[in-house]
Amino acid sequence: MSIPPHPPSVSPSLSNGIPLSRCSDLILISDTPKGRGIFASAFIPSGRVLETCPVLILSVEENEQLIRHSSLYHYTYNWPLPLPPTPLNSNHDTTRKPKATSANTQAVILGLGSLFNHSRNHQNVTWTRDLANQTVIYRTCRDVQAGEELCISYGDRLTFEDVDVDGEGKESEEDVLREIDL
Ligand SMILES: C[S@@+](CC[C@H](N)C(=O)[O-])C[C@H]1O[C@@H](n2cnc3c(N)ncnc32)[C@H](O)[C@@H]1O
Repeated sequence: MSIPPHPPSVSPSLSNGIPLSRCSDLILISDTPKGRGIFASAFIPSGRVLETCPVLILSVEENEQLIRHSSLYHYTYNWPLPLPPTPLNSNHDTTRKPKATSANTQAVILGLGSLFNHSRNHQNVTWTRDLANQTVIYRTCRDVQAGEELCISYGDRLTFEDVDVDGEGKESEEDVLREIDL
């Protein structure tokens, strides 16, 4: 049997791949007052990408009928519903961003994105949705020292008692659809 002189050719689909990134200076701490949390194991400068997270977009129906009644409910973000196929937007052009509409569904954030806890006053991480690539990108919004927890802001409508603010601003879980939205 002859050995091929070159490795197998690379799949052409790789050129359409979505670059992923994870900062290596992150550690998971399991027993914080907020449950598990992500902390900096070294100094991380402002603007550093912490992770690019693929998302799992839920249908409105499965969110209402299933996810809303499960633990996953606490790990979802608002996500704009994609436009229904029309002659104008059904050409599968992935470079075109779906337009945000007033209708939202929820998306489960995969990877570390789901593990950033909330801090109202000490937020050091911001995030942006990439609708076309169906990812969320997390970045530091200020310099972070080794040992600091990395936190985003979930906004004002929380479904849990914020351990940082002694219950200030807490609303009933039944009254509020959980909304992580800036
Ligand atoms: C997206 S998860 C974050 C990861 C979570 N700590 C874990 O162990 O999986 C959101 C949950 O974390 C907890 N949490 C996040 N921020 C908090 C805070 N400031 N105070 C109290 N609990 C918080 C709440 O239980 C909330 O429902």
